[in-house]
Amino acid sequence: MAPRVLVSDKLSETAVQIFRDRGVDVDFMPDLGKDKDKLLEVIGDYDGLAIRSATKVTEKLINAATKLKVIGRAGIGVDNVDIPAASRRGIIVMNTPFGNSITTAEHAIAMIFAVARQIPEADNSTRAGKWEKSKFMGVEITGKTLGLIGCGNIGSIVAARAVGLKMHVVAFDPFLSAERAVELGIEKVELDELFARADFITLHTPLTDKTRNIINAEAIAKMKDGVRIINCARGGLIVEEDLVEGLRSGKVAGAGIDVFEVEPATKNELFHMPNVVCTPHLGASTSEAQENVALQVAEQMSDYLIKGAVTNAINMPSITAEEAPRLRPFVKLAEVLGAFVGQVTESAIKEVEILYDGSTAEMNGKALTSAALAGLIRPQVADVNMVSAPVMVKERGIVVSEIKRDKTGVFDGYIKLTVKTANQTRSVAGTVFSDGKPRFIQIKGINLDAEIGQHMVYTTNNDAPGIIGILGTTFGKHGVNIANFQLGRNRPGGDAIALLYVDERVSEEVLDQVRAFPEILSAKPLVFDV
Ligand SMILES: NC(=O)c1ccc[n+]([C@@H]2O[C@H](COP(=O)([O-])OP(=O)(O)OC[C@H]3O[C@@H](n4cnc5c(N)ncnc54)[C@H](O)[C@@H]3O)[C@@H](O)[C@H]2O)c1
Ligand SMILES: O=C(O)[C@H](O)COP(=O)(O)O
Repeated sequence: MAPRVLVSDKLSETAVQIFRDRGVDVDFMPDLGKDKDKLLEVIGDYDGLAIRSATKVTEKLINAATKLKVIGRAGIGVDNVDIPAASRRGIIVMNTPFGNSITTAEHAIAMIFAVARQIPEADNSTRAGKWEKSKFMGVEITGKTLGLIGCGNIGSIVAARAVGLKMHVVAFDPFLSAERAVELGIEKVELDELFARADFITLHTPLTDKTRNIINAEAIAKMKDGVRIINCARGGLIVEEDLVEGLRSGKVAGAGIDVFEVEPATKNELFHMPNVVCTPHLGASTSEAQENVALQVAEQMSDYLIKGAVTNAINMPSITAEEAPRLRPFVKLAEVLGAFVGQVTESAIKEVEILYDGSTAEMNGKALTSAALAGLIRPQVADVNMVSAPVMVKERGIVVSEIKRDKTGVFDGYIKLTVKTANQTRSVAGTVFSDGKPRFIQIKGINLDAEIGQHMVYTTNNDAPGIIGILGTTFGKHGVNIANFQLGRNRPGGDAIALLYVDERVSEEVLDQVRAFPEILSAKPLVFDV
């Protein structure tokens, strides 16, 4: 059956056509996002949800979305999505990080001009027949210093445009490298220096615990008299009442505000201040940007729902459409290795180490690790997947490490999973043969070559004669058909293991009969999703 996607915000209808062309059923209800109750009623029917900023994807909505696999944000900010809740439920959240960057940067530049020349107020006054030529004395921006707070995708486009307008640009961004600053022709500075030097300040950071209220009374006090402040990033970066106070005192000469603490902003003190230009979160609102983000989000969501490719996910490593088919058998292998250890381990896991040898070291390690972790904790948390597994493992305080190395053995590449609990260390290794099927190649350091089936039985035993007989006769007596039987030992007379691929799950009664033999140390039924 074709996957079903709901579009609950005002996306360009380009998205609808793309979903249909890709074989995805789509319901286009651009106003549904604002009707929380109705959305809650229908969300359970959908595999995908495509949104902008109006739909609030709360934990309650996510809990009702029993089939949901992907949330696609046609735009950048995902602060309207409860990402931890989505991750816990294994739902991928993806955005379109570049589709509206130019448009938003242009809005910030437009705001700089509008504030520098008081264009909206002058427009109003002229239309009112006042001809107040002397009232609207502006400032040039040429030669002025622009302070950028946040110099990522949008900030750097603003920087390039501002340099072209002959402004001097200084930027505060802890993640901006010195080389990138040189490349952009701007100066990297600390925040206080930016406050002290900038004639115009423009914000381009996400809203985080560190950036919330970054422009408050204390920050404004450090700024130049007559500073002009632009915010086309997120409401909450500026303490609005402190800005109002700064404007009232004349410390701040003007502001251009596209985003507000409370949106939709229908009442706000800033609306009553002179030389404040306000727009209703229009940063991304151009036909070009909306076409870009709609097209991109529909392609990304369809690629995921149809082919398993992951692009621009916030909570999952990317997997390109090209690598998805090659990676798939190794994802399965990683999951099966995790599932083996998860099923035989009974005490709390403390550490997980994943070794990627040879060709597997060149693959998408993040995706493989997520798959191994999903397999590992599935025996405890049934509906975990590659999205939720890393979150759950972290929540449980399990330390995960990855090692990558060149080919060392006879296999082109293999994956080895080692898990430590308080009492013991367990390891299992596997590879994928040219038939695309995963194989166990080592368990507890004992080499073997075992095909993996849905139902298996794993025994540990003393290396003694008669084990094949014990298992074969007991299972035969109860009509359990053995498809494949693998034995291994560390040395003659030492530790030995047996791995049997059987046609159906072996009951505990039958396994108890096996366990009753003194040579058998343990016998476990295993289930694999292969
Ligand atoms: N008004 C709109 O309609 C509109 C449109 C698009 C994007 N946005 C918003 O614009 C903002 C920037 O988007 P982007 O695409 O450039 O994001 P980005 O992730 O490319 O860049 C953000 C930059 O902020 C920096 N940063 C993070 N914490 C910081 C801190 N404490 N101090 C200084 N810098 C910090 C990061 O290092 C990064 O370089 C986001 O909040 C986004 O939601 C708004
Ligand atoms: O983060 C974004 O992409 C912008 O804030 C745009 O939001 P919108 O899609 O609701 O206009």
